[in-house]
Amino acid sequence: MSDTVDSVIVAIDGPSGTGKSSTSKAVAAKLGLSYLDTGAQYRAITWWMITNGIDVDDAAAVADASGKPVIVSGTDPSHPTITVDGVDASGPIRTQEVTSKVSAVSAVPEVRTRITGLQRSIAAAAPHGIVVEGRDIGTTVLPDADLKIFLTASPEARAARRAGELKGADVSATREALVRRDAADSTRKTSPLAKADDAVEVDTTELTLQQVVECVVTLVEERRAAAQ
Ligand SMILES: Nc1ncnc2c1ncn2[C@@H]1O[C@H](COP(=O)(O)OP(=O)(O)OP(=O)(O)O)[C@@H](O)[C@H]1O
Ligand SMILES: Nc1ccn([C@H]2C[C@H](O)[C@@H](COP(=O)(O)O)O2)c(=O)n1
Repeated sequence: MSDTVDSVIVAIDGPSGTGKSSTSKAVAAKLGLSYLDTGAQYRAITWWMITNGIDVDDAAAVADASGKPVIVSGTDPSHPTITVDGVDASGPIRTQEVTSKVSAVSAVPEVRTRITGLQRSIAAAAPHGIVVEGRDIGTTVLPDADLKIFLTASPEARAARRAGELKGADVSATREALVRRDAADSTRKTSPLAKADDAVEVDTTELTLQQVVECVVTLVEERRAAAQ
C-alpha cells in the first residue's frame, strides 16, 4: 500500500468505451480518492497542437512542440477539470477532430514522456490516494499501483454505449472508429494499450455500471484488508 495509512493507488486501463471513466469516477467518489483521466490529458495536448497549427502527422513537429502547452488536471471525481494554458479545455477536447487525431499525437515518445511525468506527479501528490485511468497506467505510468484493473467489453457493447451518448450516431460506424483507435493505441511502439501481467481483467459486456463499480470497490477493500 502507499505510504499514508489507507492511501491507495488504483490503475484502471482498457480500450475505448469499456467504462474506465464512469467506473473510475464512481470508485474514487465512493472511496474518497482523487481521480485522474489521462486520456483527457492526451486529448488536451492534441487540441493544443491543432489550435497552434502543428501537423499532427509530423512526429518531429509534435515532439518539438510537446513541452509548450501548460496542462492542468483537476482531480475531484465529482468535478474533474482540465485547462490548457489557463483555458478550460473540457469541451473542445471531446470534438470528433480531436478524437480522430489523438492516437497520432499520443504515439510520439516525447509527448508520452511529458504527460507521464505529469501523471506521476499528480498521483504522488494525491492526499488519500487516487484512481488513474488510461491505457498504460498499470504497465508504465504506475507499475507499483496497489490494484490494477483491465476493463474489457465486446466492440458491439462499446459501440452501442458510445452511440447512445452521441444521439443519432450510427452504431456500426461508431464500432469501426473505436476498433480503429484501439488498434492504433495497441500497436504503437511506446507504452501501447496493454494489460499488465498482474492486472485483474473485468469483462463489462454483461455488467451494469453499478456492478462494475461494486466489483472494483470490493477489490480495493480486499487489497486494503490484506495490507493491514
Ligand atoms: N457497464 C456498463 N454498462 C452500460 N453502459 C456503460 C457501462 N460502463 C460505462 N457505460 C457507458 O458507456 C459509455 C462509455 O463509458 P466511459 O466513457 O466510462 O468509457 P471509457 O472506457 O472511459 O471510454 P474512453 O476510453 O473512450 O474515454 C458511457 O456512456 C457510460 O455511461
Ligand atoms: N494513458 C493513456 C490514455 C489515453 N491515451 C490516448 C489513446 C486514446 O485513444 C486517447 C484518448 O483517450 P480517451 O479519452 O478515449 O480515454 O488518448 C494514451 O495513449 N494513454
